[in-house]
Amino acid sequence: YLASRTVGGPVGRYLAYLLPTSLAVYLLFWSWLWPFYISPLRKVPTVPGFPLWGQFREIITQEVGVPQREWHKRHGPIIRYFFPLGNERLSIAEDDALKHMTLRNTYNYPKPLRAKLWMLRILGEGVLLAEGDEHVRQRKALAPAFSQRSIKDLTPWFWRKGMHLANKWQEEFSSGVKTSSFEVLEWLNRTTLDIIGQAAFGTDFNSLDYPETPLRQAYRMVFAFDLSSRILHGLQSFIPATKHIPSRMNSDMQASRGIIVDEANAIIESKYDQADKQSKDILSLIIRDNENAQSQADELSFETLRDQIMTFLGAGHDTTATGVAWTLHLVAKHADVQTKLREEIREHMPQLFDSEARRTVVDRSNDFDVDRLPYLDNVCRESLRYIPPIPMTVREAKEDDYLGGYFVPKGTTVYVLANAINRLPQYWGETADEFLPQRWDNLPKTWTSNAYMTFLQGARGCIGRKFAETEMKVILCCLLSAFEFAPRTDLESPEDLKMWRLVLRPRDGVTLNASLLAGRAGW
Ligand code: HEM
Repeated sequence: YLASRTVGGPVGRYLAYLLPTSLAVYLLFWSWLWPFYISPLRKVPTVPGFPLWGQFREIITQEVGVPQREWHKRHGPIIRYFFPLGNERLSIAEDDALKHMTLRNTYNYPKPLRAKLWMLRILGEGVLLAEGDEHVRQRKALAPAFSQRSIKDLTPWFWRKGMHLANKWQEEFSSGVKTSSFEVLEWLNRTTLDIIGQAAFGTDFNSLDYPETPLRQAYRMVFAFDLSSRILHGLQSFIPATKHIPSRMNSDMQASRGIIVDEANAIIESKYDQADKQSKDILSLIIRDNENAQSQADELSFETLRDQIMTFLGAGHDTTATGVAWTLHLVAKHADVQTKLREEIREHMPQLFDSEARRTVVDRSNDFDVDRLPYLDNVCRESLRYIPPIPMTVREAKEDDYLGGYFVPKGTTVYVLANAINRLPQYWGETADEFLPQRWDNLPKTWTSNAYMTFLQGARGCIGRKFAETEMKVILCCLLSAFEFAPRTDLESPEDLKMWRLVLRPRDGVTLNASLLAGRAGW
């Protein structure tokens, strides 16, 4: 109609037929012919639906990974589904295919550019976003700093900051108050920010004492959840130019990046100038390694070091804080687990429960080994399985390949969804959807290490895994030896308010009632 009115004459009439016909052919091709008769992926078990709009509505309206969890149960461990206009997506949960992606052919599956662009601004181009040979080189240079030995040396910082948090909460009870309510996630974010500052860079951000410190403000802005931020973030994955739209979210991101970059620059400059070469923090180790590098190719440049700091700041504090917050929520909900865990802590570290001895714990932290507490290990692993802080990762095939016997052409978008895989009955049995720490003592025969994707696996798996596991355990020991936690039954459960922005966190945080353990009031 428009064509015939605006152009007029026979050309207009011709266009009036041509345009709708082309549109109909285009839609028919992408929503029916291509996906069902031509696509090389057509043999992959496919979620029923119409590819023109695909399963997009389920994906954006439900918790990340949950629709795919249900589809895997119904259609098998490798599935195809659609984003609008017939855009194909694969989700992989099959053991051998996961091994192939994470171990045998890792570098054929880089992160897609659209996923990287968002992260680059805040996380820098460090080891998380490097690909191929550059990734191999960076990972090799960083590995010694994350060894068991190095983490042991850093553990006193975990105790120091964990105890500081417990003491700050303790202050709330000074005037005879028996029970206090805490939004624990924000407190934990500050604790883990301070830990990464000290353990990784030898720098005290001191956000526990100064909540408004600019660095913490920067991360608060980055992870804002208001509707317009969420829409703009979503848009930027597909249309990067939207980052220039004048909006509060874009200016907040710009300001946050400025603060994070300035902080990272200041840290490196002070470290390079420092005469003390004995520091055991991660950055000092890397700088010393750099100075001893055999060749220039093995050295990390100033820019790479700065981006590495941005990566560790971003990847290394929010994730662990969210993991501890979910664990506190789960033990508050399962009082039997909380009691059993506290008793184990008491048995191995009675000093934590004694007012006098507790004061000296930080100085004697080498005497404590949290890895000797098997139930604590079970609780942490189960919590991280049940609610993985990083619920998914996305990749794009660089070259043609095969996954689980299916041909996967170059350019295919492939998801590994921890929040789906971690709860599949094919690996975990019928209790996959229950929080059961004891399952780790008796895993079913169907279990494989790839059934636990919380830290991913292989060469791209989390380099900070041991760091995070130890940090979580120490913080839990500090808190559970001082407080008893109970859910706030007057508030909506945080599990019903999960939101995803890189990390799967509760929209309103985790608010819990905390009571001082009997006999604690005299501290
Ligand atoms: C509970 C806490 C944590 C969880 C659940 C977690 C999870 C993950 C996951 C799933 C990945 C892979 C992401 C991807 O490739 O898409 C990853 C990578 C990474 N994580 Fe963690 N992480 C945690 C804590 C930490 C900590 C404390 C640090 C640093 C001190 C850290 C540093 C990194 C780095 C540098 C990478 C990139 C590794 C690479 O690509 O070679 N993470 N993490």
